[in-house]
Amino acid sequence: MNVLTINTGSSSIKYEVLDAATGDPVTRGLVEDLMTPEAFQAGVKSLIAVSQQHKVDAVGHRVVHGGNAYSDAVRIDNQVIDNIEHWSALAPLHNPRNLAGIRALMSAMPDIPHVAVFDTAFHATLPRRASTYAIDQKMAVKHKIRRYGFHGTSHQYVAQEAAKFMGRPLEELRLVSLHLGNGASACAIEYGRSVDTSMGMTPLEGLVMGTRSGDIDAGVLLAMLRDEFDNVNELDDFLNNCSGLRGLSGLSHDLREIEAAAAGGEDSARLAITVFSHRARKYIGAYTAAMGGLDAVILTGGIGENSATLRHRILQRLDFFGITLDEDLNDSARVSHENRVENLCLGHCRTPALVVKTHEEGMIARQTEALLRLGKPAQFGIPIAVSGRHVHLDRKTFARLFGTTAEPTHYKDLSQPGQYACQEKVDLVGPRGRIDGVRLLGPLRSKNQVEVSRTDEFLLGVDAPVRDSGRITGSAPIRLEGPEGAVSLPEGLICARRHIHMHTDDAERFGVNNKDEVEVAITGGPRELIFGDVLVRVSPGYKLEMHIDTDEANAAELASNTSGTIVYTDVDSATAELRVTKTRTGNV
Ligand SMILES: Nc1ncnc2c1ncn2[C@@H]1O[C@H](COP(=O)(O)OP(=O)(O)O)[C@@H](O)[C@H]1O
Ligand SMILES: CC(=O)OP(=O)(O)O
Ligand SMILES: [Mg+2]
Repeated sequence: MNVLTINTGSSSIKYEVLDAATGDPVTRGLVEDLMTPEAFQAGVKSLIAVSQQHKVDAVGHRVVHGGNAYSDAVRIDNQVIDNIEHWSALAPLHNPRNLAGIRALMSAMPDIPHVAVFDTAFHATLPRRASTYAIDQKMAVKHKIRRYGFHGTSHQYVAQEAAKFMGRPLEELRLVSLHLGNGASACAIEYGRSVDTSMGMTPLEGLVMGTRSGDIDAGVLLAMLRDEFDNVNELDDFLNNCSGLRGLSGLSHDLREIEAAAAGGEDSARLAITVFSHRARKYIGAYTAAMGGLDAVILTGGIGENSATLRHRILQRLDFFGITLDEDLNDSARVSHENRVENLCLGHCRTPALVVKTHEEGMIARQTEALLRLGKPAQFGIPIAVSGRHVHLDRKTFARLFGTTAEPTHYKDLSQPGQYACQEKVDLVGPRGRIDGVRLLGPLRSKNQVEVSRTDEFLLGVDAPVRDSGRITGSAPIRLEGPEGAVSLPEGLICARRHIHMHTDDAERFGVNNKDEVEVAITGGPRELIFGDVLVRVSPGYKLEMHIDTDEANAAELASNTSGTIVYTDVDSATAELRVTKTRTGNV
């Protein structure tokens, strides 16, 4: 499949046609210096011309702000377009251009699929301490004010390349990645996950950029609104278009011109360079402290990849972090599509500083192809289903509890295909107490199985083992009472082991097998938690879903459910992510 990818940044359009199966480029190009609307329109036109010269099966579009609507790649339809538009005010240099590109290419190529890949997706794993601003949280919720983070596709790609270069698993590394282009951001990547990043609710926060201020005292904005500007649009233009390298130098947003002016003795150009580098250095220190260590620093983006002067200013005198910059290696480093990584430190250096040529286009093509092939995004969270206490019965026991002519009555479908909750309920009676009104799940099975939580066991006065569904030999006894009779089961009471139902396609995407044990991290919610010992159950008849009981859900503050029915909760504020870190039990 040939995928055309379009990466519209704030100063350029980078495009490629790639064979997604091999990753080989068919063609690639760069349209630079697109700061004016006219130049941008001309850029889009030239892109359409390129697309007509090659066989293109799908288009992958970079979209900068996905807000909280999308944390994964998505096929573009009218609703997606509306959402991208909705977030445009928060990414004014990007989303409107991303949309213009989408509209132009969709009308030029209406018969092939178009996919959006969001800069925000990789940062969906930010812990709350990093994503939360210190303001009234009611206000934060009302206005969706939080750190979203951007350049995620680039940070993720360069982290993967750095790990490959170092010959170490990404899951063992603490990395600081500096994407220094016309937009610039830092990212703390701890064991493969983004745990902090310098861009915030918008791509305006953090490092000094071509035309954006980055970090600034919010009090300055208040003062300027009071004393200088008549309305918020003027302030918006000032911070997004007239600040950063352009504002500092008074010359240009383009580092090449600033470096030339600084070499010619221009003081404002020198100031722009020192403020830029000082800010970037500070973030290396901050993120090293936040992660409690550092295994490598990565520089990427137009500036990181090309400017030895800025790299020197950012990385010099960091020996106390184990980074000893080798000036010759720094001066001679050249990265390209053929030679993607260069080490700026000598081999024995404890913490390498790596220049990595970013490849957002390749990542976008991969995610586009995966979405279209598998029908779902390549990276995604796992929906969590919270199971309340319930019973499964065999036909004989059902007849004794509900009468010989009774049949289970359908109440509502459950999410696993073919499974349903019934109208019928039974009472559980233990040596210490009883729990009334526990729902029957259908269809009837060959064995009785009663699933309760640890809290329920205390109530009943029983000690049930944690078991996989179906393994009831030697489990605890329990008495069941129904409207037509009672049955004392000698065994069948279990505390269900947490597990994930996966369709075979999901297992392929996650790289796991039936009966593997994995960890699932629940992040982004009010009580983050990692569940270990999670059993993977794979079948073509399953739908992706993790099942936990009410005690476990409460521990992670997911949903409160004590009603005795099954409640299925799609985690929204929290995101569940699979971490395949446990020893595999193998496919037995
Ligand atoms: N050889 C070079 N030396 C110094 N800076 C460079 C060089 N090549 C590109 N740059 C800088 O890289 C920046 C653009 O980065 P890039 O990642 O292409 O931007 P975008 O954010 O539009 O994707 C500009 O500031 C440009 O001056
Ligand atoms: C998010 C952002 O600033 O992107 P770019 O650097 O491509 O302008
Ligand atoms: Mg860019």
